[in-house]
Amino acid sequence: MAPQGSRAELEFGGPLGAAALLLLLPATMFHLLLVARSGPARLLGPPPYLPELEELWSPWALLLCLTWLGLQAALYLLPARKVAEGQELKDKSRLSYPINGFQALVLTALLVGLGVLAGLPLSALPEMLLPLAFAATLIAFIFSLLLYLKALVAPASALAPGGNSGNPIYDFFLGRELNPRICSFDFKYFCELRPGLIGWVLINLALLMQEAELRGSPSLAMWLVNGFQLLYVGDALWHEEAVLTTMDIIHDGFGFMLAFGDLAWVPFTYSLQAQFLLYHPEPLGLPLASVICLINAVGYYIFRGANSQKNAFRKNPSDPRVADLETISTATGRRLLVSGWWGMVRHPNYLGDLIMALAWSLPCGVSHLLPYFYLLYFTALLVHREARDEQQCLRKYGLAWHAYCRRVPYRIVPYIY
Ligand SMILES: NC(=O)C1=CN([C@@H]2O[C@H](COP(=O)(O)OP(=O)(O)OC[C@H]3O[C@@H](n4cnc5c(N)ncnc54)[C@H](OP(=O)(O)O)[C@@H]3O)[C@@H](O)[C@H]2O)C=CC1
Ligand SMILES: CC(C)CCC[C@@H](C)[C@H]1CC=C2C3=C(CC[C@@]21C)[C@@]1(C)CC[C@H](O)C[C@@H]1CC3
Repeated sequence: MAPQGSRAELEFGGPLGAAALLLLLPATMFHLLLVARSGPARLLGPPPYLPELEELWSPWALLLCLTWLGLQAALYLLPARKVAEGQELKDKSRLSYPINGFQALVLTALLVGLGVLAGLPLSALPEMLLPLAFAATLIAFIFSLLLYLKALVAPASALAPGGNSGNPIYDFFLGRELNPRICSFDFKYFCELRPGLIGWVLINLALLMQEAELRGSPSLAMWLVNGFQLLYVGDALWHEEAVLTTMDIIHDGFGFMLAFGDLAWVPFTYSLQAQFLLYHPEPLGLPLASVICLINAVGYYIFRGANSQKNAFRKNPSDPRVADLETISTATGRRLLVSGWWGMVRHPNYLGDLIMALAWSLPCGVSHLLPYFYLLYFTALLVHREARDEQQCLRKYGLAWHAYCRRVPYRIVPYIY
């Protein structure tokens, strides 16, 4: 079969960039895990030591990861309060997706709560982070390989616009098939929102419990980090349907980048602040804690306001919440908002997300750069994502997109960028 989209522009630095990222992403994750538990906690220094294979490999960790995936898959298959339709595909069909992510979060919390009451040693989890991250990375590699093989027999109409260059490393990294499924089980949609995001808050909780065991009670800084990130994950699952319009679902294939990102990178690096706090307690007074809460609230207000405004508008432009907003027409028949949040900058939701990222790091103090890794990485990710989205919008909307850019000149931060 001729590779689809072989003339499409290569992203992420082409095959060389993809090969480098294949090694760099897992290496960075292990570096962060090792540095977070070391005394100096120096983000930019060498790792404190190179772990032996025995410290990384544990069949129990692999079993635990597989059990976790099995549990989340079972919760995904439970009856959903709603079944949503995805965007129209190349062959004009639409796929169905269960909307039961929040239900999965609540049921997981209940099961974990019962488990803890019955003696499940959740606070032992932080000691297992290295072998768990290793097992998750292994699963992501094998899973991506299976997805790559599955795409070899998929019809051309099922392939993603990128990720089909013909170069095996590049295609393995980006992912060839757009919506790999077995029957109605959608692997990309499942991975994007369930095991990694819920795993992230579970790891945070285990770190909080271990801190309580070590120091008598969890610190205020640990409470804040847990609370803010639980709000973020709860919000994502509550508004699960919105993920169906993201470029990950509509445009990107499912390959190593998303499989590793969803299954390993999110739970083990997004929990970095809580990991840091366990090994580097940070005293935090109420006045500073209140300021940090305010920063998170402002970030969340912008993030949620912007996302909800766009979602409401895309669902029904005459919705009374958005009907008064100014718009411009495009040749596709879809309109673009040019007032409200989307008239302030072209990605107000990214701005809110970045403000929240700052609030998640501040409880860890300012003596180390390590807890700010998420903010730095996330800024790079969103700047790159914004550029990718811009290219896609330019292709979709042409002249109308230029008009929008003239009307709203700043991308993420008003008057700065
Ligand atoms: N924590 C994390 O690691 C990550 C978090 N995120 C968050 O996920 C959320 C979703 O992000 P993402 O998928 O990147 O992108 P967006 O939700 O910003 O969606 C971009 C799309 O919105 C539509 N759009 C753009 N401008 C307008 C306008 N003026 N009026 C109406 N529609 C417009 C276009 O699609 P169309 O016109 O086709 O509708 C465009 O392609 C964000 O809040 C982001 O911060 C994202 C990545 C990683
Ligand atoms: C490993 C690489 C560096 C890149 C990995 C990227 C992924 C971690 C992210 C790609 C898009 C994501 C989205 C979210 C989480 C991170 C990933 C999977 C959200 C689910 C986070 C919560 C938001 O409310 C919605 C996001 C959609 C995109």
